[in-house]
Amino acid sequence: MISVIDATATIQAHLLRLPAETTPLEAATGRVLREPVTADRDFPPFDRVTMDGIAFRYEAFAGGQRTFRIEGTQFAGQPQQTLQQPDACWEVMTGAMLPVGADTVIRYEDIKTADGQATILVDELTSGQNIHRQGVDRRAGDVLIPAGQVLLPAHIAVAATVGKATVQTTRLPRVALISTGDELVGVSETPLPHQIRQSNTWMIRAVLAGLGIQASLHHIHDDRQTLTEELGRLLADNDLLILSGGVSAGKADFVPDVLTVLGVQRHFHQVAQRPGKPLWFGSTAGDQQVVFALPGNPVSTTMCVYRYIVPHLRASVGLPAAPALTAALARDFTFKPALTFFLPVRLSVATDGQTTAEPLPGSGSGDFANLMDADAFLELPADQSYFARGEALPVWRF
Ligand SMILES: Nc1nc2c(c(=O)[nH]1)N[C@H]1C(S)=C(S)[C@@H](COP(=O)(O)OP(=O)(O)OC[C@H]3O[C@@H](n4cnc5c(N)ncnc54)[C@H](O)[C@@H]3O)O[C@H]1N2
Ligand code: MOO
Ligand SMILES: [Mg+2]
Repeated sequence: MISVIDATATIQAHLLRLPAETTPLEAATGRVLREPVTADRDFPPFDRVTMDGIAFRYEAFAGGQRTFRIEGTQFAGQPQQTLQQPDACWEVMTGAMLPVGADTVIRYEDIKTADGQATILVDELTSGQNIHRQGVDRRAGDVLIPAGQVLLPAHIAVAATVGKATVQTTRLPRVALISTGDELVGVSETPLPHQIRQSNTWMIRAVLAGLGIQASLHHIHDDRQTLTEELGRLLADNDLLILSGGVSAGKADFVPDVLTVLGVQRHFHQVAQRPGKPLWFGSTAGDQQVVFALPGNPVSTTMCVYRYIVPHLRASVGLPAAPALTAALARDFTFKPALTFFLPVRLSVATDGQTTAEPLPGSGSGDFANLMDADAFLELPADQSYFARGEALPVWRF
């Protein structure tokens, strides 16, 4: 049996090997970029007018001129026009190119126009005002988005503006979620008295959906032969298998043996934690496939998913680790066994800004209804039994 800290390190040493793939821009939000995106042109690509009004030479204004003949109108989307006479002006629209020869823009609110002429009504203006100069934001050839960046909406806009209809991103893992157990029936079925509906794989699917990962759902009966065949098939088609159930000491708990027979190397079985002690973790040669076999009790499954699988997936796809958070216990708590204890809690933020955690112990690792009242769990270290009110402890949010 290994510690939670060693289990974490072992898991992080066996990340998934995910290649880059071509991703349409519309599917790239939240994905991790695997190529640098560079500027094909300056940002902005031309001296861009930022106010609807007129463009003229500042020098004319500085010399006392207030009324300018209008030579024409430069709209956005039109090729660049040229100021013909040094004492004239062009009407210009936001987003248009600044006409050649003009260097200053004044908005309509500060002029009046009549008989083909514009008269400036203000006494002060700044040379070059209301122009977004070519290249002030970024230069052609600059790396705009480095490889490794998680693509947020602002990055999507920049990729679009440089003409990247597709980008190279880390491929998302192919994940199979597998419940095992003869007592389990599907969500649409009516269980007999000795049966229950599968719920674990639904929970895991919901967690992975939050990471943008779609997983397939499977169920296998407690039969060594069937397990071997089905798991063999699923291993061939997936990067990650997440099993629930069948990993403890029972006479139908075949999962660890079957995985070993299938060539999945066990990295550990059993972690000094509650719940979730029978957790099993392994991978095939070169980590081509990684397998988590989670204890079937639903609270164990949930804690193991948040504590181990989500960080493993984030690191595998290149997402930054979630920030390490702590919360202060709202009241004293005792847990004696020499195991790390994952305690469901409800968080609240006090007026002083501190996060406090109200323990919701529930009735054990089968009580998944209790988790509906919780929004996180605290990690109580194995080498301590008594935890005082106010003590800050690591917290994992659901
Ligand atoms: N002699 C021992 N017995 C047990 C030990 C032990 O160390 N020695 N460990 C206990 C602990 S801790 C846990 S956790 C469970 C783990 O059991 P398994 O992983 O073998 O899971 P199962 O036996 O298949 O099922 C346990 C429990 O969970 C329910 N379950 C399973 N899958 C699902 C699912 N997809 N959705 C909803 N519920 C599920 C299942 O019906 C059982 O009630 O072992 C203890 N025993
Ligand atoms: O880990 Mo078991 O989950 O303690 O019931
Ligand atoms: Mg069992």
